Amino acid sequence: MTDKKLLEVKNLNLAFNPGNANEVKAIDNVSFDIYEGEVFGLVGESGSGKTTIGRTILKLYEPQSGEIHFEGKDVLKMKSVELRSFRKDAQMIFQDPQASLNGRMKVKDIIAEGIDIHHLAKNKEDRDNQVEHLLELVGLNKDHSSRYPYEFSGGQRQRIGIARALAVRPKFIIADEPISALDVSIQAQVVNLMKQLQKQEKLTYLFIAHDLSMVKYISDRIGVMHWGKILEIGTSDEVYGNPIHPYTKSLLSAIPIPDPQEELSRKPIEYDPTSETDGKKREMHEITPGHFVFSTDEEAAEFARG
Ligand SMILES: Nc1ncnc2c1ncn2[C@@H]1O[C@H](COP(=O)(O)OP(=O)(O)OP(=O)(O)O)[C@@H](O)[C@H]1O
Repeated sequence: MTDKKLLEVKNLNLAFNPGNANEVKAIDNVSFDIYEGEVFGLVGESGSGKTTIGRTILKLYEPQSGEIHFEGKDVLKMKSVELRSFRKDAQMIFQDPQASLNGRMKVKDIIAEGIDIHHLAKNKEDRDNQVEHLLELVGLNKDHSSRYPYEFSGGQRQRIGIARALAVRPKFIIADEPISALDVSIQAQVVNLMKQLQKQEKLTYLFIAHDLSMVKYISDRIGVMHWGKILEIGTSDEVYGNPIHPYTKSLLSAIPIPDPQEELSRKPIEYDPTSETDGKKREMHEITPGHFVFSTDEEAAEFARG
């Protein structure tokens, strides 16, 4: 991880159906940065706004306000050439490899889609070689290239999805719950592969998850989301070892402990969301170096006292 910011998100706001009775504030004044070479984990329960943030960063949704900068460039103002280059540099890996791979295409054509769009192969032979290399990179066999997605297991399909994302040599990958549709037994394999590729290919990740144990393992820093807001940001060790916001504490207390004896004495902490609805002015306060919590001035002083 370097000290160069690859992605900067500032005061981002996005509501679905704005002004209507069914308005949903999916992103509520969210700010965070991701450093080059970093894995930033975004956690929170279903509906907290994680996917919407990912899709907004990739310019698939238009926010009502806020800024997104990638390598210093304003993503929301990008057009034609710049946007094309951004769409190559920033890739997405989806939750459900079954749904995100076109079942009627051969694996080699799925993986090479981006290579074709961005004209990254000199000729057919070069294209085939690149696909073979990518298959090897994700732990699949080059003989797999002429097969169809249905011939693979869930874990293998996700490896194909990873190869497809890597094919255009991106700098940044948004992985949206990449393992939650997989069998528990193979989740760790896919996370290990992603971690290994991140280091080897010098990638930066936004890793979206609700599985807190995996996100801890892969992330350098973590943002905790609830109701469209980021409530806590810190290093993975800090957020897990020293959670400050009551929501984070509650979320962590819900993780089952593998040791049956300890699991018996685990006490889930119930979260009281009043602090999110009392109308008091809150912002991110740095409680200890690099550890930020969404709080009022008074709450921040209280948190700092410990
Ligand atoms: N296209 C849409 N139109 C209207 N509301 C939407 C749309 N997409 C998401 N929402 C709403 O926005 C909120 C945030 O959803 P989002 O999918 O970003 O959450 P999430 O944290 O990624 O959840 P999950 O883990 O279930 O994917 C939810 O209340 C959701 O119902």
